[in-house]
Amino acid sequence: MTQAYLEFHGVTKRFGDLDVVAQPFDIAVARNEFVVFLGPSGCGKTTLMRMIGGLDTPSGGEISLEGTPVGGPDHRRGMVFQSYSSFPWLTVAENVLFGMRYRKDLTEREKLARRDHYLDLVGLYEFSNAYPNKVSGGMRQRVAIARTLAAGSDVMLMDEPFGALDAQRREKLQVELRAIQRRDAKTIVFVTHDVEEAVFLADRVIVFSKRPARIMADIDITERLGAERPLDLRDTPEFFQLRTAVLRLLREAAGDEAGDEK
Ligand SMILES: Nc1ncnc2c1ncn2[C@@H]1O[C@H](COP(=O)(O)OP(=O)(O)OP(=O)(O)O)[C@@H](O)[C@H]1O
Repeated sequence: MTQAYLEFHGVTKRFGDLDVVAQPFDIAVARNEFVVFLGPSGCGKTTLMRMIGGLDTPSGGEISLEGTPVGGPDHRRGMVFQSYSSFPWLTVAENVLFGMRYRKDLTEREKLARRDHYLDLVGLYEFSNAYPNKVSGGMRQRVAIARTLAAGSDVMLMDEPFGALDAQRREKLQVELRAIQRRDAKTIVFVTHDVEEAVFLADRVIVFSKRPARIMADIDITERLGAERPLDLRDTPEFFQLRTAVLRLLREAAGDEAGDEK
């Protein structure tokens, strides 16, 4: 067993008298692991992500990174959230460049090359000089993705980052994200409602019940599918079987309210 890198120790969360988690959470994420959180709408996934990112605090217990409790947001943790807003006073290209301000290991020239590479990857290169509030919501989301990937933080927290993308772009970014995670040894925690996306990307899928959340299942995907994820993996019987099994678990997790999963 690899040593834990990102850890939840007995974490609980309440908003007033609303319990987000049913029992204290203990979750250990290894360095370089790609973990996907799946669960019914409103079960608390975004709240868990915000707590990892230091944007919210647990009511009890502790979240730690490399043995140090998580404080406020810091550049070791890059974040893409559903409601992510870019800096409106910076152009699309400047937003991506801004994400690399802590990368002292890169020259200016390397930063510019990374900026252009990731803008191209998300299909925004030609909008480099546009201001974020002049482009669509889906495009703003892509600015956030490009910025986070270019920044290359050790830990990436991604809350439905591909939700507003068309199917083709989404597929391309899934393949790229998995490749980046493998090549650059990133630790990624990712939330999605899309079971196929979860199984394709994850080393491990954690399925939560509806709120108050319990951990319903913790599935080792890499053990079953291997670590390499070429696009045609989706056409294999192994992938199909696993996807079906996870979908069933998610339906179970949602109980009677199984209306929102895909
Ligand atoms: N700041 C807050 N104050 C009070 N209640 C909150 C707050 N933030 C979240 N909640 C509640 O906590 C619960 C969990 O919300 P959260 O957004 O974490 O769920 P989620 O699993 O991410 O949902 P979705 O899949 O729809 O994005 C919900 O019932 C929500 O209304």
